[in-house]
Formats: sequence, structure tokens, C-alpha cells
Amino acid sequence: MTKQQLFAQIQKKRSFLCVGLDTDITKIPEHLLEKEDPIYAFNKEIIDKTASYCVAYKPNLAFYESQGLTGWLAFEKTVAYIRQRYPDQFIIADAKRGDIGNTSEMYASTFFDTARVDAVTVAPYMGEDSVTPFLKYNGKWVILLALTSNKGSQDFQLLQDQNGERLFEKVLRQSQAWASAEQMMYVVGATQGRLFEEVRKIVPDHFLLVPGVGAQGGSLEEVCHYGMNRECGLLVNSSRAIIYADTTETFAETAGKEARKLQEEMAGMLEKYL
Ligand SMILES: O=c1ccn([C@@H]2O[C@H](COP(=O)(O)O)[C@@H](O)[C@H]2O)c(=O)[nH]1
Repeated sequence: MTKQQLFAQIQKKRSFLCVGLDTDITKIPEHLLEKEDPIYAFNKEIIDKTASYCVAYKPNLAFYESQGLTGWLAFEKTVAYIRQRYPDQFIIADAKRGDIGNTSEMYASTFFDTARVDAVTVAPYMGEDSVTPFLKYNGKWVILLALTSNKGSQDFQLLQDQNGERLFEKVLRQSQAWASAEQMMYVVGATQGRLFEEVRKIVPDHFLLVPGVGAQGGSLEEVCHYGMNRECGLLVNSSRAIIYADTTETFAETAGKEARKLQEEMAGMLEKYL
């Protein structure tokens, strides 16, 4: 999917919501545990009830890999289900990969040739040769961790060099030589508030994947105020606040209602800031 196609979906749906499929086997409703593949069964229902309100899905690989082979199969089946039923959705594997070149090539092949997602999250710590193997795939995206939503983001990402440049700023600046805004996005946590202004000074045109609204308490209004650009430029993720809003048999309907609430807020933000 191109940047223009993604923006067209955002305009059509009046939404820049990414639903996080962080499917924890210990949190899914009891009646689904009798199914052959409970994780996949849960995901299918969540997807069917939320697809009208979002433009992207983000399965986090930790929740699948922790279940071994069955978890990986549930991940692949989930991606195939979205592809088949909702082909306009942008699919992000939140895997936070990155290693020496030949290993990164295998990671890239895993997600782009085998699982066939649109984008994969990549950690920048090992530098250019750990990221470029993911960039060899036409039409596929790297989403580089820049300024994360967690408390520990302060440990390294805000450290300044002798010129006063913070590490997340260096990541944003330097990585632009590796790929354009047509192939690279950045993770910036919703909890970072005004720092979105600093991010936008360096990457005005890139899409940002923004986790941290909902369960982590980030403000959608603040993200949009400081982070939205003329093509929206935001994919705002919410996982737990949507998929576990209800843990009874009505979980999927409730997830749909929560996704709809966020979509309506987002439509208001697009009206206000675009
Ligand atoms: O900085 C980051 C990077 C990734 N994440 C991931 O996003 C979701 C957030 O889930 P919520 O339940 O909406 O809090 C989850 O998969 C994280 O691993 C992040 O939160 N922050």
C-alpha cells in the first residue's frame, strides 16, 4: 500500500485508527477456549466488528510467539483473514526486529514473503545495515522505533550529544538517508505530548505509528495538535482498551463500540486539524 492509498483510506473512513491485536490467551473469553484455535477465533470476531472503524491492524508478535507453533499459525491465519475479507486494511507486524544484515534479511523475508504483512516495526539500535534489508521490498514499509511510549524511553532516547541533539532526533534525522517517507514510518508514543512538535520539525511528511492512547493514557487531542500533517500522517493504535473492553460473550460487539468511539473522535480531529 502506498502513502497516497493509506491517506485515501483515512479520508474515506474518517479514521486513522489502528486496532492492536495483542491477543493474550489468558484474557480471551472462556467460551472461545473450546475452539480449535481460540486466538484466531477471537481475532476474527474482533476484526469483523472493528473493520469499518479502522484503517490498520497491528498484531504484536509477542502474543503469538509466546504460544509457539499454534501462536504463529494464528498470526498467519489472522493476516490471511484480513487480506481476504478486508483488503484495504494496512497490516503491521509489531515485531521490533533488526540484526546484522544477513539475519535482518531473514526477518524481512519472514514478514514480507511468508506472512505478507505491509509493515514491520524495526529497532534502530544496530544501525543502517540492520534496517536496509527490510527496505528491499517494493510497497512494503519499515516502521522505525524513534520515541517510544514507555517510561524507559527516557533512559536512552532523550540523551543529548555534545551538540544538544537527542538520540531520538538523531535516529529521525540520520535514517532519512535510508528511505523516503514513502517507505519509512516512525513509532512515536502518544504519551510524549509536546515532543511531537520536535518530531515534526525533523520529519514533517512521514507517517507516525502512535501507540499509547487508551490503556497507557496518552491524549489523542495532543497527538493530533502537535503531530498531524496535511496527509494526516498518523496511525494511532489502541490495543487493550478495544479488544478487552468486555471479556464476556459480547466482547466483539463492545470492541466495535469502543473502536467506533475512537473513530468518531478521530473524525472530529480530521475536521479540526486537516
Ligand atoms: O512505544 C511503543 C511501541 C510499541 N508499543 C506497542 O503498542 C501496543 C500498545 O498497546 P495498548 O494496549 O494500547 O497499550 C502494544 O502492542 C505495545 O507493545 C507501545 O505500546 N509503545
